[in-house]
Amino acid sequence: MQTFQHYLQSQNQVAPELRDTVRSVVSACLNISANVRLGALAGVLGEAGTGNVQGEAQKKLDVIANQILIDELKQNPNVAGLASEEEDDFVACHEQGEYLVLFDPLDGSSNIDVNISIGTIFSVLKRDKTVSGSLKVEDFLQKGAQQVAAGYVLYGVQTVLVLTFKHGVNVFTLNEQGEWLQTHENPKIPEQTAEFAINMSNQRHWEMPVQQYIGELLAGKDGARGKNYNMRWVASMVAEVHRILMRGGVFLYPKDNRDSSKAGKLRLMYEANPLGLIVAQSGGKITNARENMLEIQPTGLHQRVAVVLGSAEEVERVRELHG
Ligand SMILES: O=P(O)(O)OC[C@H]1O[C@](O)(COP(=O)(O)O)[C@@H](O)[C@@H]1O
Ligand SMILES: [Mg+2]
Ligand SMILES: [Mg+2]
Repeated sequence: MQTFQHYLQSQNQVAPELRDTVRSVVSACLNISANVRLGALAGVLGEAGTGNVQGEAQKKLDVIANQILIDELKQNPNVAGLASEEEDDFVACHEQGEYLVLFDPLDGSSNIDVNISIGTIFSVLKRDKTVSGSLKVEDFLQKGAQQVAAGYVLYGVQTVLVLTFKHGVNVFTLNEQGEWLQTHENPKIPEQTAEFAINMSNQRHWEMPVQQYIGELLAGKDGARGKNYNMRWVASMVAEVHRILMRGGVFLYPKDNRDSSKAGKLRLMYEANPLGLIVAQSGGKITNARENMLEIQPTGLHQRVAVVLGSAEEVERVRELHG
């Protein structure tokens, strides 16, 4: 089996500086993984007692993972700047650096203390060198389609690294020696599925098209779709995406009418775009229910979006119902 190190070395079509940037992200994730594994033994569980820019309570591991990534990336001269779900503003790093790294240091925070899969999600953008001057937030506001690399590390039953340089998707599994070995090459999300993921407790808040869609699935064999569907909800988007990558499915976190100022719960730059690139590179689809997610022009670092992703046939049906 090929190691991640060998895989990176063999990617001649990818700029060495980009490969080195991704190497730093993965190295930080190995360190995060060591903390995740030890949990209570390392005293890393529980609340941090602080909140992030989006008003969410931070767990100790949210803060630790964020700091590990920042410390590692700041050492890499190829990194011009970074942005994190847990930081109010972007952090400028090296003036000569060519790459911008955006991340959700720990996705699935509500699962940290109960030993359910969580992950780190990352996105890499190329800095537009034609724009002179110091780093600005606008440098980060690029469409998902402009990402040059994206991926995640899932701290699950196995620890896996899933990565794309936009030439398909590769999956590496962490062994006992701390090495990543390639275990899947170009997994493909099946076009059809009979499995959906949505937080059903929000049903009363959904808009009509989502009510109708989930109604069709719940009607099973007797309804418009003519087949029975099963449901899963891990509450870690990264774990849901990995399940969908491995066996298909559809995931929704729709806009709802709890807070009309929010377009959704999930973050475009740290969650939807990087996971969207993985999904698109493996034959699946991702939308905010109306537009292709990867074609949305971002307007803010912490922008939220509705998310529908996974097996093409289901994502298309949701889009159709939204008119
Ligand atoms: O608690 P809910 O409403 O089911 O939301 C779960 C969703 O929130 C998230 O945990 C948000 O991510 P963070 O944990 O990074 O804030 C997603 O991973 C997940 O899909
Ligand atoms: Mg998250
Ligand atoms: Mg998070």
